[in-house]
Amino acid sequence: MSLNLVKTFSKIRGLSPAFKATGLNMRRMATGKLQAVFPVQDGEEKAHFQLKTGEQFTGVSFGANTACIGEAVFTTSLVGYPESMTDPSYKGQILVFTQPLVGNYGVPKRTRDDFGLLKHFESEKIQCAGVVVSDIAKKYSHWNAVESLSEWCQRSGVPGISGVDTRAVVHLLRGQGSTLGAINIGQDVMDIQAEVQWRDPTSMNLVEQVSIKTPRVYNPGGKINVALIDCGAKNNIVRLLCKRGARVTVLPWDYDFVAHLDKFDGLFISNGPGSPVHCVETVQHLRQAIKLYQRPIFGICMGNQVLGMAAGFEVYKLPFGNRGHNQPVIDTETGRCVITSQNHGYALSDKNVPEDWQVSFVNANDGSVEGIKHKYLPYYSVQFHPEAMGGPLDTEYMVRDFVDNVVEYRDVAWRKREAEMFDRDLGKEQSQKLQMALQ
Ligand SMILES: NC(=O)CC[C@H](N)C(=O)O
Repeated sequence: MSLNLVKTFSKIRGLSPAFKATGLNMRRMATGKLQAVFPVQDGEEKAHFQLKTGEQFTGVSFGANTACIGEAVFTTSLVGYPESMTDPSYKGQILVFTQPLVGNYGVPKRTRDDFGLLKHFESEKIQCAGVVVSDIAKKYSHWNAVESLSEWCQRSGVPGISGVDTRAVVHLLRGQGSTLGAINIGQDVMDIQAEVQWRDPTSMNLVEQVSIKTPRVYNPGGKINVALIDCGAKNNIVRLLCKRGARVTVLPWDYDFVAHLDKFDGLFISNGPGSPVHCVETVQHLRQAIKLYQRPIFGICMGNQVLGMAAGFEVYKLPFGNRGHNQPVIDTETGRCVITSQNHGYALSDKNVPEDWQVSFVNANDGSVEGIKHKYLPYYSVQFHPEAMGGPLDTEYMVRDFVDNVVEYRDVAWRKREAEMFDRDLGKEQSQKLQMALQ
């Protein structure tokens, strides 16, 4: 732990001025750990947010009357709670919003686009285990809103707590690293070590839980065939590929696409929840595809991690991850900085970069690897989200470039296949003469 982090952490333990300034009622528990209590009004239900490391925040319940356990993570994004909460990458996590007021534009209608995808949500339902905010908007205002954040959480069976000093939570998570958290409703102060049955969701294969069960085709009339390996794909990935003219076949995370590589002009590997080490089958299939395919492969976030592992990169867990809409990333070739949307807790290591591969993007804040690419073949991936909804559009060009790349390689592959057919039917010499004449 750096000296600064140690200092920050000890300030928290001693009730930092920032913490005191919140006006929250502070209590030190028998364990010596901090407890922050938000005054609960008549008609409101008390809720507790606890970290496995012992800190406890008491606030007001605004979601479902149910408990949850998950990895406590924070996002610094200012907008986009409907998109973030339905992003399958948040499965098994308790999402702490650092934006102080959340819910003020309500929750949108479940309208679908021309491809049958929900327009304003990244999947069919709320994926995060629970939500922690400082202040929940009691009233909302937006032309397209149909319910409040609170109603949405209640209806979806997802607990939420407001009145938490999220600045203090961030200090704790940054200081001591990511940790498990729990939300409990109604009960009085608990001895969490004794009462909460800590179960770490990252020890499970969460990708398996969110991935599609059988293949599904979007935009069947599309001009190129793209296979999307679904580790927990966000709707906007499918949408952007379809909009660019691709016929998208969404495949389960463990689908043996190697046996069907010829059917697809390009492969896309999606984002997804939890640790990439559980995606053994995806990595195995990609390892074979890298050897055989020679057509474009593009991965995003979890897709970057599994493609990297297949190529031989090492993967590790970041101290507290990068989640937000303003992460600066440097393109190592051009030196250009782009602002990106991110949501990840793991990263590829820049130690032992495999031969034939290079690091293509680096995070300007923490120096972590943000992208890799093959030196000669059209295989590449990024740790951030070029398809971000509710985030910056700086890197959306990458989806367009991927589709252009797929078209280019498909045409080359066709020419090669035609030449092979000529060779077979006419004999090599005749075929060469004919091809010269055709040029
Ligand atoms: N958004 C993602 O795909 C996240 C990937 C992985 N679950 C991580 O946290 O690093």
